[in-house]
Amino acid sequence: MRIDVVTIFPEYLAPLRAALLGKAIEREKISVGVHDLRDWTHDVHRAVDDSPYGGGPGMVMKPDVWGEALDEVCASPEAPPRLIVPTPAGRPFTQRTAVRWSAEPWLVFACGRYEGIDQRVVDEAAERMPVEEVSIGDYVLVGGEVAALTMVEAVARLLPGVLGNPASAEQDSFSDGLLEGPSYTRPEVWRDRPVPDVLRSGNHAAIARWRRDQALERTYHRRPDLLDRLPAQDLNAKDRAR
Ligand SMILES: Nc1cc(-c2ccc3ccn(Cc4ccc(CN5CCCCC5)cc4)c3c2)n[nH]1
Repeated sequence: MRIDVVTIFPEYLAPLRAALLGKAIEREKISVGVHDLRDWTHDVHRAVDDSPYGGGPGMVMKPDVWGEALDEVCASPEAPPRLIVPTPAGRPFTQRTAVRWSAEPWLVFACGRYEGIDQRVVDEAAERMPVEEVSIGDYVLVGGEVAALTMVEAVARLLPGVLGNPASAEQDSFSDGLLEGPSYTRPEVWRDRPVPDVLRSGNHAAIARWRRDQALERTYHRRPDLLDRLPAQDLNAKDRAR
């Protein structure tokens, strides 16, 4: 997979080169390009923003600079990339989105700052490539870079050879529609707190049942909305009786 990121703060994307992701890049499982939007300015001030038409707080990012940047970064004789634009006003980014994007050969992230990017950039790009405006949560960040880092990590960990043990990606929370329950490791007793007996019983059926119960209970208390979404048959008779 090829990933490009356009930003006025390239240094914000440095974490992509670290740890697991850094290894995957070294092993050429993923290629990552980070581009400074200001490289496509032509004025002495390297301006990337201007006042909003119609008034309102803050500044908006200029369409001409973004247009030239995306023309170059997204240029390809073959299929164009999928352009991803983080924004508070986007469709929610979920694990389903990550799974869908993990099948893409090429993603380009357009990271805005200020109050966002002139809408014509998205509208014009959509004429020649798939474009998605996405939100990573109902809170307002200062720019798109942290959102891009978040989404790149969620997608990259699903790619073969990137994650240490691929199995855990299948057992992700949300993959069965529930939050995952608690996890434990040695020591057996820590500050007078023992590991739940069932986990040391060797009874795999009982362990699986206990883990499902813990997941249901945690989901019920923390994310009841996820329970509404679960297909009824997934909540077996005992669960439904809870
Ligand atoms: N999930 C998520 C993604 C982002 C995100 C992504 C990309 C950019 C580019 C700039 N910003 C900052 C910004 C954008 C918009 C406003 C205006 N808006 C007015 C109404 C109320 C909400 C805010 C203020 C600041 C960004 C923020 N935040 N959260």
